[in-house]
Parts: sequence; C-alpha cells; structure tokens
Amino acid sequence: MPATISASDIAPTRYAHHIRARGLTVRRGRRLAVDGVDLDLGTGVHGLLGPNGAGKTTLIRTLATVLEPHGGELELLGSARRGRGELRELRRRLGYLPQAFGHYRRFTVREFVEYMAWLKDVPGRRSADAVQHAIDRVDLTGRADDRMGSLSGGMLRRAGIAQAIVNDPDILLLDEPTVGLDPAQRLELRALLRDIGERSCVLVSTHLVEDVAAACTNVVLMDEGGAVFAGHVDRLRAAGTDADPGDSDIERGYSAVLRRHHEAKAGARR
Ligand SMILES: Nc1ncnc2c1ncn2[C@@H]1O[C@H](COP(=O)(O)OP(=O)(O)OP(=O)(O)O)[C@@H](O)[C@H]1O
Repeated sequence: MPATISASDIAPTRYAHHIRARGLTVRRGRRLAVDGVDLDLGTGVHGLLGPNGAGKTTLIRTLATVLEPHGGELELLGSARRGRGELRELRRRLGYLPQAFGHYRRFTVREFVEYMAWLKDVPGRRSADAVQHAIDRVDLTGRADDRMGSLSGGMLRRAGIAQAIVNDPDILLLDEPTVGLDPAQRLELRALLRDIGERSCVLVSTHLVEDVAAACTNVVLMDEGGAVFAGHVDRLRAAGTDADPGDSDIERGYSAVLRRHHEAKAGARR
C-alpha cells in the first residue's frame, strides 16, 4: 500500500527552530525556576542535563504548554501566540511524557494510548494504526491488552512513551524517560529517540550522562535556572580536564561546565 502523505508533510516549514526561547523566565512559588534561558533547538535529539533543582522539569513543562512563562519570549513551531485555538493546534503536534503521569489503572495499554490519541485529535481512521505502531515501537505488543495497573514500573514508563509518540509529534518532550527501564530497554529507547530525532525535535531530560552520550546530538546543561551550556555533545566532552570528576569525557565535561559556572558567579560576587 502506498504511504499516505498528509498536508502537514508537504507544508513548508516556516521556522528556523522548533523551539526558540529568549530570556525565558518561569516562576515557581517565589523563585524563578527558569531564569533567562535562551534556546534554539531544531531537528535532532537534545539532552537536558543538570543537578537536582536546576529547572529541567519546569522548562520541559513550560515547553509542553503546561506552565505559563513569566517573562521573555517563547516560540514553539514558529508561533509565539497562545490563544485557545493556537494552543490546541500546537498540542496536536507535541508529545510529552511527564515525570509522573496519571492513568486509569483499569484501562488496558491500548485503551490508554487510544485515549491519548483521541485527546490529541489523531483522526479516527488513522487512530488504530497509530496506536498499534506506538505500542510496537515501545515493545509492549505482547502486553497491549493488559491493564495498566498490572504493568511493572518500566513497562508503565514505556506505555507513557507510547502515548507521547502516538501523534507522531514535531516536538517530543520526555522527562526522565529511562527511569525504571532495564538495560536492554534503555538501549531500545535510545535507538527509538535517534529514529524520531531524524525528523522531529526531541528534548530528553535525564540524570544519566551516558544516555546523553549514546542518544543525543546536542546538550543543554542547566544550573540554578539558567542554561549554562548548549551545544554539540562533543563540545561538552572537550570541556573537561583530567582534574574534573567523572568516569568519562562527557561526565568530566559536565563537571567542568558547572565548576566554571560556579567560579564565575563567585568571582562576580567578590
Ligand atoms: N510547585 C512548585 N512550587 C514551588 N517551587 C517549585 C515548584 N516546582 C519546582 N519548584 C522549585 O523550582 C526549582 C526547579 O525545580 P525543577 O523541578 O524544575 O528542577 P529539576 O532540574 O527538574 O530537578 P530534579 O533533577 O530534582 O528533578 C527548584 O528550586 C524547586 O524547588
């Protein structure tokens, strides 16, 4: 059967970057959890790294349109407008896996992914195929008709990834997707992300630097609400010295960027 080409496949791309931010700030409680972030993220797999409390989840939730920016500019898929109609259109083209996602335990995996496909307006005639494809891609084919409540933690996470990719999103946002996955599934997920990153913008928050080394082309490193590094993985690898803590080039690069950021801040205070 010939592949179906949708209107969006042949529509001209009207933006240089899928995600563009300038001086983005997001308030959580009394603090700015995201504080003046600039981003230009296009097609590819981008790792989002940073210590606890750096602002990764807040940034991802803002890009997922769950949180409102407090200041600065944010363009998603070329649009900065946030009317109800625009938000609905944008959310159709986003995939988002939150750190903790809600689900009905009595839904089967298939019902859960179908429900999310319906929320994202995947056309009814395409929905069954899209759902099956998403379930296959996360290797849950054999558990598709099992209830969500009967899945292990790692399987649940994979069901969460299936719902995030069911609409074939242009921007895919994954908050700690590898938590609870066994080594074989982590390898599968990395391959899946690389595949999706061929034509979409994938942003993956993780504490596992080795996941970034294996799956990502670019890295955004956050600290204290700011993006203290954004660039190719090789640039982060090259940033470290033998004196920086870490078991690999990329871990030493991570430590070095944070160290220099803290030194620069301490210097500025003196
Ligand atoms: N609902 C909230 N109310 C008040 N402060 C919050 C809230 N959510 C997050 N924060 C604060 O915002 C800052 C950034 O938190 P965030 O969860 O975005 O960091 P993170 O980099 O994802 O951390 P982790 O690696 O621990 O998941 C932290 O100081 C946190 O305490």
